[in-house]
Amino acid sequence: MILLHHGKENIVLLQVYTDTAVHYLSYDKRRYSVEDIVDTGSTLSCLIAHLESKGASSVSVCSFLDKPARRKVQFELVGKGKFYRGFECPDYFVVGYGMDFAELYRNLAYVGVLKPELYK
Ligand SMILES: O=P(O)(O)OC[C@H]1O[C@H](OP(=O)(O)OP(=O)(O)O)[C@H](O)[C@@H]1O
Repeated sequence: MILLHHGKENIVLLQVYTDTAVHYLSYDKRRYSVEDIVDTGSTLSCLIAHLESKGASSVSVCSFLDKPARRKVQFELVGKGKFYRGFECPDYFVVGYGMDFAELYRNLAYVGVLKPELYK
């Protein structure tokens, strides 16, 4: 669970759920998905459908990176949900900051670009 300060004095309690290895925050019936990267969009599309089926009145997404060049599935947010993205990522294989290649490089404290010869 995390505490989020809201306004000057009010504190809103948000619960952190882990559901099929995807993390999201919940407040009332609003859901906030927290992602490291949106790539093809299929993970997010499934998660949004799942949260909507569970009765979410809105689903917002916060992603550190967004790689629109690789999008295959166009996802639709629920209700008044919003899409917050940190940075648009070019079509490179990026690692670090929690993002991995075969479970490697996840712990890098920076975002690195993998040499194509490592995965091609
Ligand atoms: O838009 P998509 O093409 O669905 O890709 C995005 C997903 O891929 C990554 O997870 P991954 O499946 O690599 O697992 P991980 O969280 O264990 O790294 C990332 O964390 C997103 O959840």
